[in-house]
Amino acid sequence: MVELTEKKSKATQEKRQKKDSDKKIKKSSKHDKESKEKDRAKEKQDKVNGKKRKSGEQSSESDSSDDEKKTKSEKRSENGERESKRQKVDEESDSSDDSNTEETEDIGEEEIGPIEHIILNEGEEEGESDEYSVDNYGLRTDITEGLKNKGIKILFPIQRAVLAPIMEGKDVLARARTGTGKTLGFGLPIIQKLLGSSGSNEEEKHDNGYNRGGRQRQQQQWGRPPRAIIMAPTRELAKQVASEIESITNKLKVMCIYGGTSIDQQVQGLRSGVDIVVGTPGRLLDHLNRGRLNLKEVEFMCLDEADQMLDIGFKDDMEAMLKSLREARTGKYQVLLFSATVPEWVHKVVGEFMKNYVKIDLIGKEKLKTSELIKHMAIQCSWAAHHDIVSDLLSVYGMNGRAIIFAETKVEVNNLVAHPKLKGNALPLHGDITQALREQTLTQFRQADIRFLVCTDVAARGLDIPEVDLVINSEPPRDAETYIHRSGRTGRAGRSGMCITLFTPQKGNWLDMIKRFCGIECELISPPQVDSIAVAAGNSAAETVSKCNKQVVSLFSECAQTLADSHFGGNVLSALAASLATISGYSAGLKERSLLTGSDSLTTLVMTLKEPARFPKFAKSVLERNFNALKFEDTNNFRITPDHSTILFDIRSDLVRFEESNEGDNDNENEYGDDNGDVIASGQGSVYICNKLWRNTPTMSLSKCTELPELEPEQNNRRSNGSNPRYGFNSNNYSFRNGGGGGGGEGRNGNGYRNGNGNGYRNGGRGGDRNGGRGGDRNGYSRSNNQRFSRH
Ligand SMILES: Nc1ncnc2c1ncn2[C@@H]1O[C@H](COP(=O)(O)OP(=O)(O)OP(=O)(O)O)[C@@H](O)[C@H]1O
Repeated sequence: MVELTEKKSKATQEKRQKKDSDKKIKKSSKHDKESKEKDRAKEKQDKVNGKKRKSGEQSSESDSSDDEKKTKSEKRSENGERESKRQKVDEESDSSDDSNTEETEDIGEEEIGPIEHIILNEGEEEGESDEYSVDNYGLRTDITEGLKNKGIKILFPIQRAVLAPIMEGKDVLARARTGTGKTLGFGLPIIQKLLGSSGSNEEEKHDNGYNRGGRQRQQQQWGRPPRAIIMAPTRELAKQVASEIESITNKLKVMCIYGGTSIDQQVQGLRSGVDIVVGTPGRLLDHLNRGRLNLKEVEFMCLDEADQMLDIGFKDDMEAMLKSLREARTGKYQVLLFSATVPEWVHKVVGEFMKNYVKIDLIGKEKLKTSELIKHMAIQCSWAAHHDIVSDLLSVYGMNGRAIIFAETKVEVNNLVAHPKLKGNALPLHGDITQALREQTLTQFRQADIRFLVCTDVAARGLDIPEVDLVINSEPPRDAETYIHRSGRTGRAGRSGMCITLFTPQKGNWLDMIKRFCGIECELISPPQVDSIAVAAGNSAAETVSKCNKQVVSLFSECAQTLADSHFGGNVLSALAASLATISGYSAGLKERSLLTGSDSLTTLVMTLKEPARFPKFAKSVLERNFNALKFEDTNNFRITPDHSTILFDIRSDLVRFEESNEGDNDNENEYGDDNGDVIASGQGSVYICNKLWRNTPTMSLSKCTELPELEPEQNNRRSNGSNPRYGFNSNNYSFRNGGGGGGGEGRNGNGYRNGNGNGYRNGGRGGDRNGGRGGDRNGYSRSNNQRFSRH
């Protein structure tokens, strides 16, 4: 029976391997056919590569001494180059595909992939389960049991792709989308190789030599040095990786080492002997420098979030670690680099860490760089309104699940958490928070004791909380890679998710850059409107009410009847609705909100024209002609659709009212809206501005805007606005001008209202003030990583 199972397992394994190699062959033959020219170019390139590889090998041999020779200024200039490259990321994105290929060939490594990507919807999962079953890859049975206990029945594509090369002893650079199981991608082969032996328990019984008995004896040894080092950029991630590995096996001692916790305990742990050390670079180096971390037995050096680990903030630590490893370790070791983002500069620096590595890229030239399971949305709003909009988004979209809100600075995180509607439901996570509190916060969030986590980029990478179904960026992140990681906190392991990014008009180009680089479709939506907020708030209040102890209900019945009789004309339903509104905190009513900027107390109207208008401000002139009582500053933010047939604008909510009748419909083509026209029924309802009825004509109609149509980019509007400085919005009355408030210039300059004069971008530097000295102008974002990490 056992024999049969073994045979079957071997046969399946062989079948799999054959299939995998067939795929490779197919791919390469397809590749060959597709482009003879490319082959010729490749031949040429190979010749060059031959030379390059030679020189690469030479330089690699003298790596450490070369590094020592490098002056600080040289390193800085390298870093500077990298930064300026990032600034040009949108240019790069257009050409990244081609240059990627060049890069691959330049380095001269063996390349696998991109292989097909499998989206795990239920049907597929069942269908694939036999083929990709964890039993089919020669993993030890205790490992496959561990996986099954976790509910993992099949291996994900990245896990299948990296298993063989790592088992064969190769160095690997792997890229796969967020939430696709990279941790077990490197975790499984490490565990398998450290435990030794493969196949069934039966095989293990007979394998009492090196693989089993030898290893196991060694595994128990007191004071044994680690055989695998896994490094991650944050403490939270290090802990998560350690526990993911521990969840698969209890035969290896896994130790997590990071700052902010007692060093003595860690020293004790290292002394007693470990197999796998997972940690953050700073504390690991500390132990290394004090001689407490022995690298002489290390077989695996793995960098999770490799691009961040090789970036300026950590690179020196990585180099120091690798140098120590080279010095301490006489035998062979493998370097494994994993991330969802591997920018081009990474390919240039990995040569220092490993050579002849296998690159496994599950994204490859595919346009979409984020997880496929995320729906991306964006909301344009004023800076002044963005806190309210975040809280309303959480009410409308985040009520049933968990959400992570990313802010750029710690101050901004604290401000958001203090928002009245988030209080009690949200906790902050950033670098100024003590480690103990950080861990407590994450535990509470994982257990759903709190539903919203507001954080800096300290939580952007790696964090795996599958139930998160909404990510909100309170403003667009500084680079596309950060967007990929932030959005990747949702849509994980086959679940779908949503990522909503708020942006002020002057950061629209950042968002465009992100969209281009990540290859995402990003739907522009309007801020949640009063009716949807009310529905969401009502549902949430109803859920609270539904939990009321039924025994107390009768005690309140009389009171409820009295309430209905005395204030709602005996209508119990109205009384109940009023109670829900009160519980939700909306008893005083809900403020109207601009669909264009999210600013309170503004209503967005839409003017539809038969003949296209030249400029959006055409609507303003029409209004001025028809409503003498309307002041210049009462309307604002004129935007036009690409076909110029529709103009949207904001008007003070207290000056406009809507009635259900169609009194305002007028079929007199020659009138814009005086009181002489005949009434026609259009079903649009009537609009009153400054208490005067607007009359629709067959050529022009006005109504309340309920959904944003596609709009011409604001720059065009700005240009047309700018043609007449008079149109600059200059009012003290509303949130536009006062929007930036204590924060500084952004509210005033940022919304584009004064930008008619071209001030918006020129004053970008002032916008920076609100960020607590983040950098003042856009150059503040040409990050030095030291700055970047300290902001966490
Ligand atoms: N084969 C599998 N089947 C089902 N679930 C899996 C499988 N492999 C991993 N998972 C689960 O998928 C989730 C995401 O895995 P993981 O955190 O390793 O993703 P990742 O690719 O490292 O993401 P990120 O790039 O964000 O760090 C985890 O909850 C993990 O337990």
